[in-house]
Amino acid sequence: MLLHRIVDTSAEIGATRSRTAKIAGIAALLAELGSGDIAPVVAWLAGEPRQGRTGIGWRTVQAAQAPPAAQAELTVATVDAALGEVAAAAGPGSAGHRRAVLTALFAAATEPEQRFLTRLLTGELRQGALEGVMTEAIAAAAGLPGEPVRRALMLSGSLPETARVALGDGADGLARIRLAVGRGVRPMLASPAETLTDAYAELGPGVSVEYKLDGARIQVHRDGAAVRVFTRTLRDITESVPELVELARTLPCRSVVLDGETLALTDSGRPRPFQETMSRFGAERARELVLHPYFFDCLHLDGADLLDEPLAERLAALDRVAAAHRIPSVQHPSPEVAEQQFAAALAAGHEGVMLKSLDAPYAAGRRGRAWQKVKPAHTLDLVVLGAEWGYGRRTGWLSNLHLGARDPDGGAPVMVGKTFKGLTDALLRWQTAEFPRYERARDQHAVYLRPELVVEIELDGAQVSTRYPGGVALRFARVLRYRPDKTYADVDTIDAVRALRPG
Ligand SMILES: Nc1ncnc2c1ncn2[C@@H]1O[C@H](COP(=O)(O)OP(=O)(O)OP(=O)(O)O)[C@@H](O)[C@H]1O
Repeated sequence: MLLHRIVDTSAEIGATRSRTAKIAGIAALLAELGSGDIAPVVAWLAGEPRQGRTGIGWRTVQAAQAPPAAQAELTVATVDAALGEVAAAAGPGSAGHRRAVLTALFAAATEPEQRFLTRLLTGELRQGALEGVMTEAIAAAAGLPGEPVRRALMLSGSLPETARVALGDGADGLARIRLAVGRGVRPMLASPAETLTDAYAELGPGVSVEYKLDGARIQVHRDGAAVRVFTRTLRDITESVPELVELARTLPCRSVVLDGETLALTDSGRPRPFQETMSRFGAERARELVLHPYFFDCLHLDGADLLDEPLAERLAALDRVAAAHRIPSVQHPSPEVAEQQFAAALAAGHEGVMLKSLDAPYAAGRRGRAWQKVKPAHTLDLVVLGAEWGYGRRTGWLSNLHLGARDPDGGAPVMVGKTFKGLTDALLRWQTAEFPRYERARDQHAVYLRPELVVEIELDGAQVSTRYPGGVALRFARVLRYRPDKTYADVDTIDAVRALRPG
């Protein structure tokens, strides 16, 4: 298929706010694709080359710009091959080779195609929020219900692969995609509960009430001596966390997949700040902070997949294999015991508690009500849309943040407020140094960013607003911290912000 057909569809889905129209547009395109084109096209529409991030910066893309071609003759296969070559280039002379491949690619592209390729390569097209739409479009194009497609995506972690199998091998092919030890599974997520009483009333006494630790999510896979550790977004961090790898190797089993939280502790056993835990996930970091794992789920043990088993069974498996590393929890508590657990979690410096239905299966990638989180304050994960230059004591620093919520249907982020509260001098310095890397535009007052940086905001609630486009504004928002473990797809939706309005 010709590239221009993809460019047109991408523009169409970007221009409409209607979820149905987006799904129909993508499904029509998918149905027309030859089998070899499916994976690259699905990847591009979701905003990334099939080969993943190519490591190409804005400057390289600018340097490759060439006068546009008059005729749209580029095919999907040619573009995919060129991007593959760019991604694979390594060693001496690779920079020059990449530039040459890219320049030839741009020279063969028409102007709209050049714009599309630029946005694809610089990450500007990345629309994590499109994933739900894309899943439904794959199902529609394959003539299948949404559920098996969604499940295959959660287990494979790959939209292009899911599309290829759904369109090529149908329902049987999708059913063959199973949990694979060594390949990350999308983590199950929680819904916020207003209070402990509400969550307990909804779920009943058949729950596990667990500390909600303020660390970072980990998924540990072990098959014999081979261990892999993944983050919440399924980034492989095995190399950065040797102590977790070692610990996994000592567990009494042949193969296992564990879900949990990891955290560094102070000498007195209290949690260290989240940023310190996250810093250990970087490429090379000082190893003086030792990470401790706290497991709360077991998805596989010695050949048995447990995803569809109730939590009670999965916890029994967890106890067989890693009882010493379980997160503090109580099961079947009375309301009083649940309250005591909440108070104990806060007293120990943790964020709150999770209430989990002991009957529920592991809903990979889903934010359902079977897991509910209870924290003392409201928090939202929002995307930074820009920052204003500070004044007074903050002159010369990028300060007041513009905050956006996610459009659940893949549209542009919706601005819901601004804040500079909670920003320490260290954060101001970091923002000023870092934000230009995400710059989309700037004027006299502010630098505007691509929607990539996720920040966790504490707030008192939301109020009706005529100033902001979503009709809602944050009340007393303050910055808690940046969330480098999250992407735009994890940002709270505009509906979640609206739900915080009184009444
Ligand atoms: N006992 C626990 N069970 C499950 N998750 C836990 C637990 N303790 C801490 N966590 C962390 O809390 C998160 C659960 O909340 P949620 O599913 O809403 O994810 P989140 O969007 O990352 O939330 P948050 O911003 O509150 O960490 C998990 O991703 C995990 O990192």
